[in-house]
Amino acid sequence: MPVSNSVDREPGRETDGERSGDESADGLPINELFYSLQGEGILAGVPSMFVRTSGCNLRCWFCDSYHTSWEPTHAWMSLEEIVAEIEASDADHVVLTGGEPLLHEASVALLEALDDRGYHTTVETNGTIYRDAPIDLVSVSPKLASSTPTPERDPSGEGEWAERHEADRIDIDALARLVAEYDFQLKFVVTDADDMPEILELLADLRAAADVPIPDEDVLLMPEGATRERLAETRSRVADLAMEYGFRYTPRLHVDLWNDAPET
Ligand SMILES: C[S@@+](CC[C@H](N)C(=O)[O-])C[C@H]1O[C@@H](n2cnc3c(N)ncnc32)[C@H](O)[C@@H]1O
Ligand SMILES: Nc1nc2[nH]cc(C(=O)O)c2c(=O)[nH]1
Ligand code: SF4
Ligand SMILES: [Mg+2]
Repeated sequence: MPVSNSVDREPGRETDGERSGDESADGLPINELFYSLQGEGILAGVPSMFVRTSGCNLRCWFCDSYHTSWEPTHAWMSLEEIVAEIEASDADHVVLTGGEPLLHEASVALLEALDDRGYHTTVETNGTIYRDAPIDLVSVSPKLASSTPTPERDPSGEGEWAERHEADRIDIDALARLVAEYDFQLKFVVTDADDMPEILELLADLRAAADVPIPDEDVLLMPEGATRERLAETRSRVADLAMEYGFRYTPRLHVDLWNDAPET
């Protein structure tokens, strides 16, 4: 079973998605901190500590971390406290996620502290923000048009976020820098075949903008679904699309194992 600490879930200072410069340099708003198996991507199955920061600059309608984006809740933890929790675990791998972890300037100092201690670091990011940090694998999940919280899909309002989400979800320069500077995987959330033309177009734009090759094997299709029930609807058609287009398929191992339980 995953273990967790006792981060309290009282709402704290809210992060509304503005890139932060004024936050405490040595602390982060932490939504959850837990030990689990990496559920997604090329390191799926690797025991890892997950550090989930709160606050996001996007609002995907399907976000499986609602309490970091739509309704952010967190406790502020110092970097020392975060590192101590990680060192108390057996993990060699740390996954920094969110919300959008690269919103926070202090994520860089945390990654430096982890690198100094020999941890392998993965950063899960929506790819709209570049930061210079010791990242062993940047796991970039660019957001497609199908993620936009239209009035019909908005989980908490009437589409108030749709315009901002649509304007901010793709930043080719940030994506190009991320893939040029770090070992990367591009992990697209796919619902159905309608997502594929946009993926191909984005890859063409990114290949033109980036200084490095982007092999198809570093492009992963991940089925949209925060629950076992929803994945049962999406996973086989996404697997078929991966075979048809020659991209890699990634499961959502943690959803298979623990459904939508927190801290997994
Ligand atoms: C909660 S996000 C946090 C990191 C960053 N904000 C991002 O979106 O990449 C972590 C991962 O979960 C994926 N994700 C979120 N909700 C999902 C859903 N309902 N189905 C499949 N993947 C989902 C994201 O695309 C991303 O790869
Ligand atoms: N087990 C597990 N693996 C994951 N890989 C990426 C995750 C994320 O939320 O970023 C995640 C997560 O939430 N749980
Ligand atoms: S970018 Fe990531 S954290 Fe933000 S709303 Fe989308 S899935 Fe959730
Ligand atoms: Mg997750």
